Amino acid sequence: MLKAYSILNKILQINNLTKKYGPVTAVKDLSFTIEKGNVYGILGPNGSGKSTTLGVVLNVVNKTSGDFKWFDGRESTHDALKKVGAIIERPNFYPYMTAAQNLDLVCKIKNVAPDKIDEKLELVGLLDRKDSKFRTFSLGMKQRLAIASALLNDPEILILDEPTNGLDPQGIHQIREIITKIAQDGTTILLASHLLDEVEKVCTHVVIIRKGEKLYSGPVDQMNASFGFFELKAAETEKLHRLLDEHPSFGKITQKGEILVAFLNEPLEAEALNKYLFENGLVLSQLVKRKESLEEQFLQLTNQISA
Ligand SMILES: Nc1ncnc2c1ncn2[C@@H]1O[C@H](COP(=O)(O)OP(=O)(O)OP(=O)(O)O)[C@@H](O)[C@H]1O
Repeated sequence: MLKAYSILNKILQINNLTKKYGPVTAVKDLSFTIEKGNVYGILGPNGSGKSTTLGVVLNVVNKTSGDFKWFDGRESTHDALKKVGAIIERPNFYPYMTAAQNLDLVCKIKNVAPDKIDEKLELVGLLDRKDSKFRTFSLGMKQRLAIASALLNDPEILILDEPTNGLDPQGIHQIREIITKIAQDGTTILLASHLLDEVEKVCTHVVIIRKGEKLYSGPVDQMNASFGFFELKAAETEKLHRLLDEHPSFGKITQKGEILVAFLNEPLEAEALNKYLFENGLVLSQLVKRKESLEEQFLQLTNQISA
């Protein structure tokens, strides 16, 4: 029973996917799974292989090796993709047709009933502009219309490549709110972004890639699972170093001038550390407890495999 449930929950599985463009390896041995109901972010700097990964699973880019399976392989990729809504390019509609006319045309092309047009326009905040011509829309409105269009057939999953690229702060905010609303309605979402802040605000899960390789995948809130570090100074630096080495809560210890930076493996309060050092005959002249911001952790992660 449990197994059947977990199979039904698998929307996409990517296994050891590699894509090479001649000498360039855009995606390298990438594996991750997308489960129903979550919002996934593929996060990585420009050129890290995000668009290529989306292109492969949407059958517009040929993979070099590895494989991917939609809906646990219950149907062909061609059929499975009918249940996927995707926007991977700049939205393009007929400029002299209205929003509603453009969506009506999409319904005809996709062979879906046009009865959801108003509902989807409402969802993206464009119902009152349904009779305006596409050419009069701002970039943000065009992007919102593209989202409405991708949702016309109520897909199981919505895929977006850099959904807020080029938008002003208000446009960015609107798109993020819409994505959150769509997710709350139960649609699974996969988006590619180079913005940590975007992934943090919108996603429940993240796959961080750099140069096509996965560096981290898991819940966004666990990305921030670092226990922090202490910056410490004492007259007897060597003794301080030794006592920290002997304490079970510390991992890496580095020295910055006269200050020792000691990274925690587990939670430890400043008071407890101060007491431990004092009881061992060491008096601190400086004690600061800090935690890397998510941004610092992300930068550390993406710099980790340089060159
Ligand atoms: N059609 C192509 N031909 C040759 N190389 C390509 C092609 N498409 C992508 N690449 C290369 O593959 C690598 C990954 O590119 P990709 O566009 O997938 O990254 P990305 O993370 O989506 O970046 P961006 O956000 O800048 O689009 C880059 O080095 C890029 O130059």
